[in-house]
Amino acid sequence: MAEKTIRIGTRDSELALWQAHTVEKKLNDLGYKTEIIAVKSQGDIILDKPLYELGITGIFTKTLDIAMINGQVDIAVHSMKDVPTALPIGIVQGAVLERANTLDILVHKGNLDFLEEKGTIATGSLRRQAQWWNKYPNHNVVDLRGNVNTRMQKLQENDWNGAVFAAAGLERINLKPENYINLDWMIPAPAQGAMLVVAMGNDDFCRDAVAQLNDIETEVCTHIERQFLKTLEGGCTAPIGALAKYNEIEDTIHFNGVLFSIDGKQKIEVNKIVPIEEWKKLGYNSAQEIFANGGTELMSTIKATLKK
Ligand SMILES: NCc1[nH]cc(CCC(=O)O)c1CC(=O)O
Repeated sequence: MAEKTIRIGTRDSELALWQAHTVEKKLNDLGYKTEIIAVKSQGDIILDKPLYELGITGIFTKTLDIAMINGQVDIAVHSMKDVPTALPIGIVQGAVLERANTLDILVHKGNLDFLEEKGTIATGSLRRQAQWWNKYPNHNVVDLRGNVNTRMQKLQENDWNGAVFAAAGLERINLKPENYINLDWMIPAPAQGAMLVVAMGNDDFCRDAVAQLNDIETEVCTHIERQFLKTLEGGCTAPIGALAKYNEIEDTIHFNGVLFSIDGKQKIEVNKIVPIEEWKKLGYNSAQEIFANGGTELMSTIKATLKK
């Protein structure tokens, strides 16, 4: 059926490789030949145009964007929540895979008494930090970066009560321990738990191939969440959470979106149920509601704080 080998670009973390292999297997099952190309760092990649002209942003996705534009890989697999809402020129959304667990979890050490007292938890995410402080105002939050393996390792080595992870990431690589709790009150990052396959807009062969992996329900829900993010953000990284869920019985979308101040004290939230026909503008309209309820001011405070 397919002569051409589809070169699948991925980062080289365990989670990224797991995700790339999942896409590879689905393509193989459809009869396509594939090859995985894992990229480590940006390297000495020569492009004849400056990055900003191509609209390339996003620390996690930049290297793969360049590899694809340079023709070294045909498609790339990403955790969708790491992908900037505006894709670089020439690159298109090829498929959104069926979503896994959307929740954040707290992996803890020892018992949970610290929740009622004064604990120290670790996260590198502004969104998680703000929501933690909103719920536990007198807790310490310390910075924690790196891929999930590194973060889990650092949690074991340090004297913290726990650290926040996306359940999906730990479940995919079998790293979810027994001592965790679901943070069902925490609103996840837009597109958390979803995988995105991107391709070149002019590559019909690969676009046709990956289109068969698309899950329409996940595509619609993540579109809503990312439209909400894009409308609010305008190029800065604010504590924003969003989750859209489709209700099959009612044929409705339940959308929950939130913007926090950095310190977590201020919270502006949208929570609504709309008929499915209204999905296309739901993210945008919800962001406008946030703006109207103090979000415009809060966003400019956040931008000013993050610039310092
Ligand atoms: N920011 C890193 C990142 N990007 C995607 C995942 C996990 C998979 C997902 O959320 O889809 C993670 C790890 C985490 O947030 O703990």
